[in-house]
Amino acid sequence: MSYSPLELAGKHQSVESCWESYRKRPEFEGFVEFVISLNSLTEFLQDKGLAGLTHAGQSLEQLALSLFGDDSNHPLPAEAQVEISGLMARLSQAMQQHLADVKLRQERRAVHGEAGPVADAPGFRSIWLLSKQAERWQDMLAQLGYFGMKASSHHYHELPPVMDDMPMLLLDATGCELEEWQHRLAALRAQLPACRIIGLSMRAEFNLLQSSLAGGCDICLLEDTPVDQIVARLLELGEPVDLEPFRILIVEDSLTATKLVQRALDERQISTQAIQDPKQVLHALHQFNPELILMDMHMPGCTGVEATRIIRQDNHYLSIPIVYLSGETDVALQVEALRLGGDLFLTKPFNPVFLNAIVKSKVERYRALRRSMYHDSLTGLLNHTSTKTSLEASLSSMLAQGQPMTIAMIDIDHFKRVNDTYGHPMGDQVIRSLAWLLRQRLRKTDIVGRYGGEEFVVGLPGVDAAQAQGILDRIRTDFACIRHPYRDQHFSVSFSAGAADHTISGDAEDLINAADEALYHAKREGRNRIHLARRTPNAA
Ligand SMILES: Nc1nc2c(ncn2[C@@H]2O[C@H](COP(=O)(O)OP(=O)(O)OP(=O)(O)O)[C@@H](O)[C@H]2O)c(=O)[nH]1
Repeated sequence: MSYSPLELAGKHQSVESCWESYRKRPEFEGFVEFVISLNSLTEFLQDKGLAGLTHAGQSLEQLALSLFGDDSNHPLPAEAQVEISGLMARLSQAMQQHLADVKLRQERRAVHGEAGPVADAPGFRSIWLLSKQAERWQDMLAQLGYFGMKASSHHYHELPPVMDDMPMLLLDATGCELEEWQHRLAALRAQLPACRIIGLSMRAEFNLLQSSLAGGCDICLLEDTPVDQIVARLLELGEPVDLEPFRILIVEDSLTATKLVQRALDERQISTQAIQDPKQVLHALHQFNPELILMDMHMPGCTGVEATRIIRQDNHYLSIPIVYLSGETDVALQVEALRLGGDLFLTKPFNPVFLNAIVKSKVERYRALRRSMYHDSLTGLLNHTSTKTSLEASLSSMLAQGQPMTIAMIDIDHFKRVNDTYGHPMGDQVIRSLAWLLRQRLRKTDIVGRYGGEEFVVGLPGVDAAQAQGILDRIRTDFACIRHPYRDQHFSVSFSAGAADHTISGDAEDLINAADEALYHAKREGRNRIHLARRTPNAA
């Protein structure tokens, strides 16, 4: 996950100038601009995982929204303006410090020959543990290392300079009195305003948790959380955020109303398409594949409710969220509209920040629903069917470009024994850990799917069998080193894999079968190894 510091500085600058403009001409219209720019900055900070800055932006946004009102509430009273200016100053200070840190890191990288215009936001490859009892966490740090994290332990007063990635900080509360803990948290928040801070080993005491969350802790993990659950949580936090822009279809006959909606959504870089004629809606759905529809109520030739009913006749569009955005205030009509297929009714004039929040939550839920259709629930990897579809598409694209491609089948060794000895839930945890490892180690463009039980399929576009062997072998070695905790002991597990590349066949199904055959050889040869499928001498 990366972003341009210039883009961040630009968004912050826009908030500052909107506020300055409002102070000079304190009218409602100007306040709306200020809130929209602030919302855009806050969402950007959140998307990029810049935790401390997000807190500062959100406090300011909450205050601004509580004062939003309408024409009659502006100019805001002097004390409200002073309060906003105070939070603006706090945000500016944190922002300046963060941008200075980014600049310093870029200079350091330039010295090391890695100069680039892009700053790394926390992809959480680096984890710093700050603990009075670091030796207690060695096992956890080692496990994180196997999953590709650079996990290290440091003293509070001797933090190293931030080099490549913005680290995630793990703050161990063991042996800290409340006052000392709050002091340390505040100092770290000030020193590293953008980092995510996770409290470790925290007592389940209301005051401690309340002051920690208010003081800048992003997540508090309680003292009885098992190490494997901590590791799982940290790996989840390190998952890349889905940054695909939302696609919204606007069905609205008035060009002015369309422009107002687009202006509110454009600030969030939401991709919109507008149609004036509701009769074009099926065509637009097919072409644009939106993730939410904003529907006007009264349009010539067809009402929004009629258009919605027509959309819902097609099974493909049964779950797409449809939000009415209309001046209609008749509650009976609103209820009717919801009964006939709509999800929500917003009345005009709308608050742009509220509209953004609705769009965001509805689209995220829609995406989660769609993810569950294509992904395996235990591991989050592609499921059997979508793995096959993705492999077929990737292989034909690689062959068309004259590029190699390898497909590998991976199977955990003696997995029945794991279930029988440690129980099914522990078996599930082992499956999950292999899924995480594969995702951490392979590229975004690689295909990783759970094919069944303890069997995985991997597609490596642009990679031939010999290269794939090297890649898979490194993953195999690390997987075998992971110590899975069970009660007060640990156990290890290995996997075997078979791989076949495009020279065997240009058909994905054939390659999967060849890889499966090679996997069978790997098992027969003693397991914990990679076997490559060979071309039969008389094959064309
Ligand atoms: N915990 C858990 N176990 C599963 C899941 N799916 C399948 N299994 C179990 O995985 C085991 C697979 O065992 P086998 O195919 O006999 O082979 P194996 O023990 O892995 O031995 P080799 O593959 O020959 O090394 C079976 O006991 C299944 O019940 C799952 O989702 N979770």
